[in-house]
Amino acid sequence: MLHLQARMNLLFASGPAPLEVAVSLKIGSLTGLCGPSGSGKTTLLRILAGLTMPEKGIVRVGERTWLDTEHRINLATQQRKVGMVFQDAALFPNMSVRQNVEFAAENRRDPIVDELLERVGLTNLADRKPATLSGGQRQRVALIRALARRPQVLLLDEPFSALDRETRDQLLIELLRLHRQFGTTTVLVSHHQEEIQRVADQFIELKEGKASFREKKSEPDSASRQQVSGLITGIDVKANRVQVQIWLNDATITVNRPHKALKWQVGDTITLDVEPATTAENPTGD
Ligand SMILES: Nc1ncnc2c1ncn2[C@@H]1O[C@H](COP(=O)(O)OP(=O)(O)OP(=O)(O)O)[C@@H](O)[C@H]1O
Repeated sequence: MLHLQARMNLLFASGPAPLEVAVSLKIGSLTGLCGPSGSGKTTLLRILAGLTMPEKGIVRVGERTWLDTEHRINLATQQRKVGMVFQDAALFPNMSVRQNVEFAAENRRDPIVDELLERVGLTNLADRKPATLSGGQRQRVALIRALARRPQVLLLDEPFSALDRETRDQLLIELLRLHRQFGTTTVLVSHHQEEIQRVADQFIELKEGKASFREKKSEPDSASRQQVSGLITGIDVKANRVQVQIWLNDATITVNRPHKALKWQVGDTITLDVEPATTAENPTGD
């Protein structure tokens, strides 16, 4: 488990009040961190990363203690196995995409660099400078740069909020895949509640420094029809098939009979009614 306890006096818009949090997150889980602006979300990530020191606190990841104020333990950020991504990708502008990722890796020849570039489809852009990339491509670089350190904990502070809806959807799917492949314990701050609802296992909700924790609502009864959201990743007009990447479990399904949906395009988000023991039925675009 990742245990986090913190107490720190903050100056909220409404006046001074303590940030008080005590949560335990499963290793390998993805936690959505939500709450209104100024409720303490960034401060909490900074405490986990070792960038802000609480008055009292414990951060324990598995067997390792990163912070224990009572016992005067406080590992520096570089000693914590943590990767961070912010809203602004903050890439080194004078370095290429590859160099940005190499810089974070243990050494330039680390095979993880090529692997990560490949996984997010950036191999062809590896020699480009950040200024020549789109916003979504820059955030992909920031994400794989954070993973190049092989972090145990991945902290994401509204990493996709400046992007358009379609790009956000795609990047959330890529994030979910990378989070699972690398087995990171991930905390994702987002203002887009319905989006993190799709990918998070659990939620921390902050309001003026007070944290409440809730598990994801259980899935609808598997014996009944349920709605799933997905992203169209491929359309084969000749074969009459549409490939849809499903949010909930990162699966890809094939929808036959797409004749009702010729207006669909790759990148569209759709909602499907799915029944047990069938692949997909009654597609309804949204
Ligand atoms: N070191 C500090 N000492 C005292 N108050 C602080 C400190 N750092 C931040 N604050 C205050 O704590 C409150 C929470 O800030 P924080 O940036 O954590 O909120 P947030 O939820 O991330 O906000 P946003 O969604 O707007 O980014 C703010 O009112 C901020 O001014």
